[in-house]
Amino acid sequence: MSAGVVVAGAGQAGFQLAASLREGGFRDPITLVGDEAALPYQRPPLSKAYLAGKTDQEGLFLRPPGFFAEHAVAHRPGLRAVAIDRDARRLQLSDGTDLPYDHLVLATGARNRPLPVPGAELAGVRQLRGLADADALKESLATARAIVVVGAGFIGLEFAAVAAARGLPVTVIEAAERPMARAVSSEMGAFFRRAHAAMGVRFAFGAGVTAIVGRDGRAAGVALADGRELAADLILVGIGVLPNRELAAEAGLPAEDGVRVDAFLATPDPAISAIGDCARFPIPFARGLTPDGTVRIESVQNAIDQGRCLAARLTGKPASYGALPWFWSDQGPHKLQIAGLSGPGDASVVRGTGDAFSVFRFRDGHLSAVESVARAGDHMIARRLLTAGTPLTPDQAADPDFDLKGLALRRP
Ligand SMILES: Cc1cc2nc3c(=O)[nH]c(=O)nc-3n(C[C@H](O)[C@H](O)[C@H](O)COP(=O)(O)OP(=O)(O)OC[C@H]3O[C@@H](n4cnc5c(N)ncnc54)[C@H](O)[C@@H]3O)c2cc1C
Repeated sequence: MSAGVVVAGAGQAGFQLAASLREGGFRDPITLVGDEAALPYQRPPLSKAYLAGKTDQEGLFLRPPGFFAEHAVAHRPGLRAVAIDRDARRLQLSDGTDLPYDHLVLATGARNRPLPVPGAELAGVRQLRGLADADALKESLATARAIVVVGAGFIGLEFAAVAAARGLPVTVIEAAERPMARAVSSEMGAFFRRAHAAMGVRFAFGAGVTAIVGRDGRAAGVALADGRELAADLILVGIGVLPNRELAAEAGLPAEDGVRVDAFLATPDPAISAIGDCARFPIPFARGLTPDGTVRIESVQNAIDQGRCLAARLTGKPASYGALPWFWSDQGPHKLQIAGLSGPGDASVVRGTGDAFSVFRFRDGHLSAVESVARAGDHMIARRLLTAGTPLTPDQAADPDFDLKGLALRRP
């Protein structure tokens, strides 16, 4: 009997691959090995509706429990893949057993970057990646009196909005001079800075954390490089993630800052592929953004589209991966939507005003990305324009009378 497909990591990407394989008529065994206890679930609500108590655990699951037996997908929760024997095509597991595979998919995601300062291990210091983290954070929120968030990225800001909505004092500390500095334009960063201030969130920009101050074995505050000390009994650290690349690296596969795959999501070993947050891959939208045109993308869209793309290859319909990256973040009453991939050097053109506007980003004169708040129409138009590669000039984007929708709907 065929050993089928074994997937290390039962998250968004691994699950999507399994579901799409069955949809595509794949008949061999599929085994999803995941080191978490729960059924495969979606992470975005962990820093939004789930944290705010607006949805329960069941609302997070990607499919109900019956799905797995019905579709002959063997989900093995609570098990870690620990090593790959590439010659024997076997995946070694944390319970001492191993699984044979015809094709192995690495979908191991990413983990939080630790805060490298004294006191980071104290009770009251938390991070957010999985369901267990979210449950612990919820519990801490219930009794917290003063909160410090380290890092003004998406997760830190989403959490800050939820905490501020409960009337808790929240200060966000950020090493850069503005929020989401790596991900969005200075115009969009400025809007969210004002929006959070209106929610009651305070900021310390250009600030470095030197230690978590403890009292009676618990976090009591945060010491900053400029000598200030901020009192806090709950500290959320959100300073980015590291790809879970060790399985691949230890098996001799290239995996510096992500498991290296080609345009078909294949590693140099034809029996091993990688998808989702853990994978570093080439994509046309990254041209001019990184020296070698490869990126690692942490988003639901990327995890789903890569799962689908790989499933198509494994069912005999190979195609290179080229889906347009898009993303969203909910911060208090504001939804940020991003289509495309921008870099810090990209030029900005603003369309719209006040609380409803889009920032069109241009790299080397070409549209690279569009960031929108309360302009869902712009976001959908941007997806069409970027996917089709339709030329748009900065002057056209800046002209409020220019018919963007007409341009997006025009046939090539
Ligand atoms: C709090 C939060 C909010 C987010 N909000 C948004 C959002 O608003 N919009 C958006 O687009 N994206 C958002 N994301 C990002 C999105 O959830 C991820 O990009 C997506 O989950 C990536 O899917 P993945 O399958 O690659 O990784 P994951 O979903 O992380 O799954 C990987 C799984 O593999 C497991 N694993 C790791 N190593 C092993 C091993 N050796 N053996 C077995 N199992 C292993 C991990 O524990 C995990 O369960 C958010 C993420 C978080 C954490």
